[in-house]
Amino acid sequence: MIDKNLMASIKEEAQKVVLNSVNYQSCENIVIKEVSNQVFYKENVPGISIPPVDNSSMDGYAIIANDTNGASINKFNTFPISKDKRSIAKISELYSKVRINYPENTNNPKDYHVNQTHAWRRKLPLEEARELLLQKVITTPCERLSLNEALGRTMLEDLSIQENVPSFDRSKVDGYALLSRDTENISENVPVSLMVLGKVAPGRNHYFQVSSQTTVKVMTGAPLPAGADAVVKCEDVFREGQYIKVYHQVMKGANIDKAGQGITAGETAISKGTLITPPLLGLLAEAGLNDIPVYSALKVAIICTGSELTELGQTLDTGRIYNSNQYLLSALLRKIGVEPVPMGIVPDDAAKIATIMQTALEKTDLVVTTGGASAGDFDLVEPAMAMAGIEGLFSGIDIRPGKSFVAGKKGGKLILGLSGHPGAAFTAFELIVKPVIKKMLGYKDILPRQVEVVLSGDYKKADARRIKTAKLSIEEGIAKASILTEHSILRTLADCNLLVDIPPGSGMIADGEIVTAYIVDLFNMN
Ligand SMILES: Nc1nc2c(c(=O)[nH]1)N[C@H]1C(S)=C(S)[C@@H](COP(=O)(O)OP(=O)(O)OC[C@H]3O[C@@H](n4cnc5c(N)ncnc54)[C@H](O)[C@@H]3O)O[C@H]1N2
Ligand code: MOO
Repeated sequence: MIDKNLMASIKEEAQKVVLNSVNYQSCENIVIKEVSNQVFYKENVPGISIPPVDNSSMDGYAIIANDTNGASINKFNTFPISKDKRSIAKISELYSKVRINYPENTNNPKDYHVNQTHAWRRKLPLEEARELLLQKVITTPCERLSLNEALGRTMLEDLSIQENVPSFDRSKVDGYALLSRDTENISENVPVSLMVLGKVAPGRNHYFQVSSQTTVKVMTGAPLPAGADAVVKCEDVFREGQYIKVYHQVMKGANIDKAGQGITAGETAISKGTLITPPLLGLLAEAGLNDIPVYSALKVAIICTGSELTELGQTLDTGRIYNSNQYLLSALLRKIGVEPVPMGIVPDDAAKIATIMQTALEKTDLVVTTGGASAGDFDLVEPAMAMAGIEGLFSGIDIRPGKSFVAGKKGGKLILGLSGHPGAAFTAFELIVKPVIKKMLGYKDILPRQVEVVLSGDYKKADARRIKTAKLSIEEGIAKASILTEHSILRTLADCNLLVDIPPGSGMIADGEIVTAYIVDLFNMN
């Protein structure tokens, strides 16, 4: 029997929802066998007017909640369903676990789901799915790039440098080069007097030999004169004509950059798989290198599937939405040094999706799709892959959001089908797509950076593994994660710098308990 309280809460949620837009004429019968408390949500994007329909967060059937009064596993209520399943499934839906009695001749575009002709693996644990894909990755070919072009690439091999950097001992300050032992046992009252032999500016090659009781004036960056083993700052001495007085002991090596201090000749300066960052480019230039061997750049195709999608700049018709995933994913790719190749919007049509997948496979190194990865009648990424001759690897992973994830492979290239839901697409991108790309780019560290943090506030576990967007903050030296409330997923993502991994279960995780999380490195680490 369905729990009475559950039923009551479903009804309450249902009353908040506008279901009037559903057309109940010309109907077949469906039978409710089971209901769950899946509810509607509305997504509001600031500054954009939303068409006057509620979005469904599930593939299913829009119904009037009151009609389920008294329904139970053993006592079914029958429901009319419009012949236009598309409008019903896509406009709004309340209960996810409805069983349908399709008449024999129903033209169901998702028949392949019923027949289950393929043997794809379903619902893999996130880690297993990721590992499976990482095993299939082929790293891209290499190239030599000038330092100006190498930012964001990764080193193809260990780079050892044959010269010391710097190649000579040099002064770190403006001052006087001396012999440190001349300054032993001196004090404020008993200074040592040293004769100034001359001065050396940076880049000049004057030859001076410093011996006991003598000194040479040196500027910051100047080569250390022979014999000297320390430099005293000019403001710490008293100059009298050709002599200086030193009042405090100067330790051997003081204020000197030793030859090889940056890079010692023969040392591996940068190891294979290191990301080339601005400071490393500086270091390579300091060592006199013009170009370096790096992994090639990657092109990643983005195919956004969904007949409800509209390009920016076009008018939004009722029930349609702008293709925000395209912009979200392009930016996420650019952020990790990948060239996004937008393939545009493709309607929910398996043949069209298959054709564009084939083009994308020819033009790029990796193909990412969004939408159509779930269980709905118009979720056609799996059949499109089959039509395009793509070998199916698995479909579905054990995290929410992000469970709708379809993976395939053709000709050594991967096709990763993400959910259309921006939050789910983001989560899957961070936890799976990014590591795959990092492996293709030759990165040493490819997995999301895992941390243990203290949870701020209580959190009720759910029956599925949840990946929650959160904000990391340091309070009195303790790393704390506050789970962000999802009133609009893209608004939430804008504040997110952490994904918290909540295992499935029934109890609570209490405020102050330790949770596992992954760092999200957007531009908002503060
Ligand atoms: N009966 C069930 N229905 C659904 C389930 C379920 O378990 N049973 N899971 C829900 C979950 S969770 C998710 S996530 C979605 C995944 O659906 P798909 O991957 O097939 O994606 P779509 O249905 O095409 O789109 C989902 C959602 O996202 C919007 N969307 C799609 N593309 C874009 C885009 N390019 N930019 C912005 N927004 C986009 C789309 O309009 C939908 O609202 O399935 C649930 N259903
Ligand atoms: O939000 Mo859904 O698959 O991505 O759980």
